[in-house]
Amino acid sequence: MNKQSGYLSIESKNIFSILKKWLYTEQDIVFRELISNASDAIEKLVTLQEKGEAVKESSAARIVVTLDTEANCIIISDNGIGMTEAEVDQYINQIAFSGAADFINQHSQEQTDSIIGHFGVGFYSAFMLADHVAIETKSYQENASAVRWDCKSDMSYEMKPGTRTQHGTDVILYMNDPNPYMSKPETVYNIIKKYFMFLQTEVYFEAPEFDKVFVNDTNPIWKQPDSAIVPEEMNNFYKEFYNDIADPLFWIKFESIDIGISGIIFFRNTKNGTEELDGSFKIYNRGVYVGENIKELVPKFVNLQSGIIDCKNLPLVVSRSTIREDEQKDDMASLIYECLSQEVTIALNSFFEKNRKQYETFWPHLNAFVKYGIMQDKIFASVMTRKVIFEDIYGRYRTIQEYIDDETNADKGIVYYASEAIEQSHYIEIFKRCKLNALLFDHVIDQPFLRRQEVVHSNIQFVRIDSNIESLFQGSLNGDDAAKVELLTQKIHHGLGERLGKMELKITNLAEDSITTLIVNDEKSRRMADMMEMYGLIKGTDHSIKEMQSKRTLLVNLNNDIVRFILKSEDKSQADLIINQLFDLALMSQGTLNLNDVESFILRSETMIHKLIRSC
Ligand SMILES: Nc1ncnc2c1ncn2[C@@H]1O[C@H](COP(=O)(O)OP(=O)(O)OP(=O)(O)O)[C@@H](O)[C@H]1O
Repeated sequence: MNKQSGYLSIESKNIFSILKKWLYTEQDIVFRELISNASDAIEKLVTLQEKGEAVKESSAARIVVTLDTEANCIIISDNGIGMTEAEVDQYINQIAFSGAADFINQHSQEQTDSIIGHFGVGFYSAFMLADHVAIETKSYQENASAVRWDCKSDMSYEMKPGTRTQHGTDVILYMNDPNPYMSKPETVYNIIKKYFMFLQTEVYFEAPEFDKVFVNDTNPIWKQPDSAIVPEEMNNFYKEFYNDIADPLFWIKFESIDIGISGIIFFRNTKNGTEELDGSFKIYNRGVYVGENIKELVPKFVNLQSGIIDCKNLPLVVSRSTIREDEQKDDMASLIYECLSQEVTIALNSFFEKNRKQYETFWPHLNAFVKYGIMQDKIFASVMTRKVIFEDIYGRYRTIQEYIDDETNADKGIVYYASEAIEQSHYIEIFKRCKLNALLFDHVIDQPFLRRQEVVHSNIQFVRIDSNIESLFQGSLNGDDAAKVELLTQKIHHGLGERLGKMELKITNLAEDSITTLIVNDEKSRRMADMMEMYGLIKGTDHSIKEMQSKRTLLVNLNNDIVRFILKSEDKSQADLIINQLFDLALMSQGTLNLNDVESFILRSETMIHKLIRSC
């Protein structure tokens, strides 16, 4: 070949200085672009070999990245398709250059931050690192001659016979200035590993302290058929890849040939408090890393888990500017998005249907995820809303429907729930005594979730275990109770005086005689008061304001021995003492005894103990 030289273009003389400016924002691009080109070159050769248009070889396809500190250069070498002289001229002098120039012209007005990392700048990204770039290449074609191409940052290039004896390409980046990469091989190794960990072609890294290191996993475990997977190996892969100390609960492998996507979703064990933290979804394009947690691709709720997505039809670089919300309906990103929703929906649904026991075992880890998913995602909600389970007060799991169908449930239209197992333990205890059931809605997500459930189950009322419950105990009065009620009302008003406040007094015969008194909230006004507390309008410890906001009833059981004793007692001060004590206990069991009343409660309790001692 004749030596050929020239200048690339005058119009785009800024190209190198602009590329160099980006060096400081996104250095990894060079490796991503050049190794991707090397990988493409290998794939092209394999395709030709498969078609019988190129000779098959026994030697493995490979990419080698060498850090030559002595010569102060980085070499990216492949044994792929290579280029003829004409191809170098066409693909590098014309196409690659014009691609980069177009890119610069189009985007030089934009903020560099918003564009860098969003588009591939191709071969010419090499000039982000080097002032002098060379190509040594030899085409796979029979009798092709090796070519060497050199280009300096003044845009002058030269083409002459090259030195390669085997087909393939070396791209050589000569650094002028001391480059931080040259003194830190570890950094380069980590970049290559990050971007090409799952590339199908073998990638090696060679540097002074490294020897030759095999960088990637060409047959990753998550791509293997189910029958070949050893669970322990998968667990180890997960823990290492995501830096988690716990094994995943389970995983879903998925593949859609139509979309050209495959991947895996790991359901996380949340015992380390990771429940509300996003997981990590790494996105690859044919094994080349594209990005992480890209919100246009991964539904928000799915992103609470971790996973890997490999899509062969995805642009190498995905960004907000390439995926616009309004285009989502039919673009690649929305297909991937829906595919992930569907995979998770199908997996959890069949888990519920086919392995309920295991589903229940995992539920503490899935609880927030499933509820959040239902609130976020229509596909998921349409299937999973009826598969949400709640622990009941007996420690069993129930769906809302199962709870309603339950024989022991007195009122079919009401779901009773406890929002704080400890604070409402007295009510839970009473429910148990009465052989009634309630569900535990004690997770932070349960309150917003409950509001959604009320919309879905419009025929069902959700009532907290300490609210509107008197009907559950089937309270009723007989004809001869009227006098007793009147007397007791007088005694209670006398005993409590202003303490009763706005609280309504209701005296009745409850079927369960062990109950003395109970404070029952009005569900609606209680919710309002809770909401005010949530928005900081009421302080959590200030019960008096909360009491004023919520309508409450003091329920007194005429059927109870202590209450009957009060009724009969001639000793007014004794009756007052017992009434106040019972009232305090009722407030306490609801967690609303004011701090100012604690002292009198203690004194009263001590007086009662003294009386007891004296009577012994
Ligand atoms: N290692 C290589 N082996 C063979 N051909 C190569 C190699 N590197 C680049 N080329 C050729 O040069 C062309 C231009 O490369 P460049 O990286 O600029 O763009 P691209 O790879 O086509 O697109 P993009 O980088 O935007 O994905 C390639 O299409 C390819 O034909």
